[in-house]
Amino acid sequence: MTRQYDYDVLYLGSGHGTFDGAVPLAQTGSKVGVIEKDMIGGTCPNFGCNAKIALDAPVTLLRKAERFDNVVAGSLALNWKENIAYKQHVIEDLPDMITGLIEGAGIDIIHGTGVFQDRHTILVNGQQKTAENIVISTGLRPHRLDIPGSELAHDSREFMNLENLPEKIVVVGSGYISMEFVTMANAAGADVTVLMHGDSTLKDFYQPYVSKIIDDLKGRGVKFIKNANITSFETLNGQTVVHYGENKQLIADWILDATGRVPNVEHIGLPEIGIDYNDKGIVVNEYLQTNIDNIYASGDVIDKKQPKLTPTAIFESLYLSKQFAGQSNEPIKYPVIPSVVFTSPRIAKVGISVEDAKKNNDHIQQNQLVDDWYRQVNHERISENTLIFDDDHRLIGATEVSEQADNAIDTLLPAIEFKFSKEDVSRVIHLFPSISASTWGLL
Ligand SMILES: Cc1cc2nc3c(=O)[nH]c(=O)nc-3n(C[C@H](O)[C@H](O)[C@H](O)COP(=O)(O)OP(=O)(O)OC[C@H]3O[C@@H](n4cnc5c(N)ncnc54)[C@H](O)[C@@H]3O)c2cc1C
Ligand SMILES: NC(=O)c1ccc[n+]([C@@H]2O[C@H](COP(=O)([O-])OP(=O)(O)OC[C@H]3O[C@@H](n4cnc5c(N)ncnc54)[C@H](O)[C@@H]3O)[C@@H](O)[C@H]2O)c1
Repeated sequence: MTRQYDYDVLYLGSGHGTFDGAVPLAQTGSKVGVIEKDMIGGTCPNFGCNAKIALDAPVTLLRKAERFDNVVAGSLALNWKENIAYKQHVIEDLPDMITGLIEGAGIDIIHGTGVFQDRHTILVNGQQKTAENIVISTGLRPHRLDIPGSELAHDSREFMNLENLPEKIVVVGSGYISMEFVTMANAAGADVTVLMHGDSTLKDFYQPYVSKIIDDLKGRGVKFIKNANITSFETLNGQTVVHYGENKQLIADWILDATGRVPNVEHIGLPEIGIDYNDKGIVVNEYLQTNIDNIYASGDVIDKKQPKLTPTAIFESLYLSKQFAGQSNEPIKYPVIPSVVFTSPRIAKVGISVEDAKKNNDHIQQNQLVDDWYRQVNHERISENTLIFDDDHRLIGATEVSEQADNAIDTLLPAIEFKFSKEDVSRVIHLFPSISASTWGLL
């Protein structure tokens, strides 16, 4: 039988919202195509998670050595240039590796910018590519301030490719990217000023714990200016000047615009073919289907309440692959999704927030961990968590600020997702000593 279309499924974008699902789908015999205008693998491997965590590793080491200053002799310093070079070494094979995975499954990669022509057709490089089903997986891009001189500011991708660390860095915004990059730049010796939109940082995280991170950064010389109201950037006598507030100004060698990320929904023909979208992304139903029933969306580009993170994108692309392969016709059911900000100490959370727990009269257990013997092994100076339980003592939420908050929260996920009872909890044996054993012991 001849196919009516070039592909059974055609994906627009090649990030985690695409390839984690496209590969197993192609392995079931479906004819799959992927269109990508930039680097294969998208944001996470090339200029997101993998790149960032490679740069963070020596920062963690520096901070650990600092905490052991009476035990580990000599002072350490971070070599920025070498760190950037090593990060590049760690990630540079990832696009080829992902290309190998994709092509190895028999998928066509089409390099170019795709634009919808109709519900079954995408125009790329002047050629029409047709498919029975199409998945929009175009991700997010950095938001840019709409002020005079905005072109003088840079984004996170440029930051991670800076060969030399600028002396004076101004960071606009105080969300995930801002706080992670401020931590790195400060540890490497830059003079960093954060210009905040309002008066809170990391506003979706438990504020008493966020304050501990901010106070620590302030102690290390980072300056935070609340309600900065930036009006313009300009170049004056070879320097960049940031104008803010009522006639105030700052001199910067480099500006990071970390004011959020916006969905790639423009210039891909969505209004022309009538797909619903808004400034948060593409509107989908519980099958990740748009209002045009053979067109779906996956990953960060979806307008959703779940966190726009790599594991969410992977979960969605795998979900769609099962739908297309006829292995499931269930609506998507998201598991609990944790989030972490890779500052030092880190802050991480999952499930019900402390604020909601207070409103719901859930059981709140606050643990000061600085005196815990296992945390003392690492000389942790800021180490605290809050666990939230329902009336049957099943864990429903957790948040932690500590050097190991990411691993501690990760350890707790099965207890929340599978609603472990006290008895189930006692059936799990962790390695000892370990962060898992230490954290599980709190349940
Ligand atoms: C600095 C930074 C750090 C991050 N750190 C973490 C972290 O630690 N942990 C975590 O879980 N998440 C992190 N994230 C978020 C994570 O990177 C994203 O959630 C994830 O990459 C989303 O995958 P995606 O496939 O939806 O989008 P993307 O990976 O952005 O892929 C979309 C792709 O579509 C392509 N595209 C767009 N339009 C077109 C078009 N018209 N034609 C062809 N191709 C097109 C783009 O070029 C891109 O490659 C970070 C993000 C950033 C920016
Ligand atoms: N560790 C991680 O998992 C991780 C790390 C980095 C990024 N990410 C992902 O990337 C997304 C984007 O991160 P982000 O830091 O760009 O966004 P964000 O939404 O976390 O932070 C944006 C910041 O910019 C501020 N802002 C907005 N408009 C402004 C304006 N006009 N002037 C000044 N400030 C303004 C906001 O108040 C906020 O502080 C995150 O939501 C997350 O999904 C995840």
